[in-house]
Amino acid sequence: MRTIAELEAIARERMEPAHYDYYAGGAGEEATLRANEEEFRRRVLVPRALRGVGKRDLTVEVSGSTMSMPILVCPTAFHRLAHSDGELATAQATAEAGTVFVCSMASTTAVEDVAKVADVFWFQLYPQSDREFTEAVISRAENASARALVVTVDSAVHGRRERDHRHAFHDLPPGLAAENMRDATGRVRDIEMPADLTWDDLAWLRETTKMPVLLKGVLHPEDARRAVAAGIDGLVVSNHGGRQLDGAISSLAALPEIVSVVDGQVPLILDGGVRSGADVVKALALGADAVGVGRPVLWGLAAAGQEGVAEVLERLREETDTALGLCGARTPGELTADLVR
Ligand SMILES: Cc1cc2nc3c(=O)[nH]c(=O)nc-3n(C[C@H](O)[C@H](O)[C@H](O)COP(=O)(O)O)c2cc1C
Ligand SMILES: CCCCC(=O)C(=O)O
Repeated sequence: MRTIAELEAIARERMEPAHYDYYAGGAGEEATLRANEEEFRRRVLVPRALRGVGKRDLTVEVSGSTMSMPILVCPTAFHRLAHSDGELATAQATAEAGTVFVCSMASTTAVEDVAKVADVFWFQLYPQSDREFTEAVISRAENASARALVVTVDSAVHGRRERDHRHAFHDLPPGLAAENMRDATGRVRDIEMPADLTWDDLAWLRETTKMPVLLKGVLHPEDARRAVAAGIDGLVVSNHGGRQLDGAISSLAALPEIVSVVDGQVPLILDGGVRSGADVVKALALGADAVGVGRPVLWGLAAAGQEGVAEVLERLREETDTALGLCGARTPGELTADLVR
């Protein structure tokens, strides 16, 4: 089984440089991109011994979806830039791993097609200024049996990504499109970054769907408090993989304060910089219910299609199982904050 770093090296060889850089890169000087991984290195585990960990059970349930391990696949755009099988390969490998695939609004495969191969999947939304269109997209996801709606709130404007400017990467190659952005006439709309969105719009969003609604991209504890008060069903503590506000706090550093204000009222997912089972265990010990992985899955996809995604997810599962056992825990729920310094 190859390491994530090995798969990334293969992906880099195989991909167009502009596409590799779109995946790998972040905003500005990429300080936040680096900080996400660095914060995991800065924190260390202080394991417990003699706990009789037996056979571990990694299963968790988050927002009504059962996952065979506390790791889900983050929404990431344009999988057909990585591999011709695109989101179908990612969704199928994720379903076979028994966990949740979050389908991006900017997916190059229609949500209805993802639904054919994904058992349990969620849908990520950038609310558009045209409410009717936004409602139509939500209905498509709901009718395709998405189990939750993940509303991304860290993207009022587009982060400035120097690598994309350098390559003048602004458009998908011919033949690829954001398939969830087709309107009734079949025309593909551009995705707007929702600059005018406010808390008032959330009440409306909440009413447009029966799916649980999670907010993705929350970093400030006051926003977490407000989201819970607004009846939001879950939060993703995330800085969008360092692609939006460069200089933002790393997601792991942001987690403890959010855990403290949320106080178990809604589930918390953390994404950004998770690259190993020890990272998963650190995030869970500090209070996340599950983590999301973005780029590692894209490297697996680009390197080896569905098989590559499966390899990444199985490696993370094995490593998480090992780290959990070595910390003296049998289940994710047994991990506590005192294990991390
Ligand atoms: C290439 C790429 C595309 C992304 N596209 C989306 C997207 O369409 N919607 C979204 O909410 N987040 C998007 N993200 C952010 C991820 O959901 C996630 O927050 C981030 O990748 C986690 O960090 P990691 O890559 O270090 O695991 C994207 C990230 C990458 C790397
Ligand atoms: C317009 C698609 C946005 C995809 C995205 O969120 C990202 O590249 O980080």
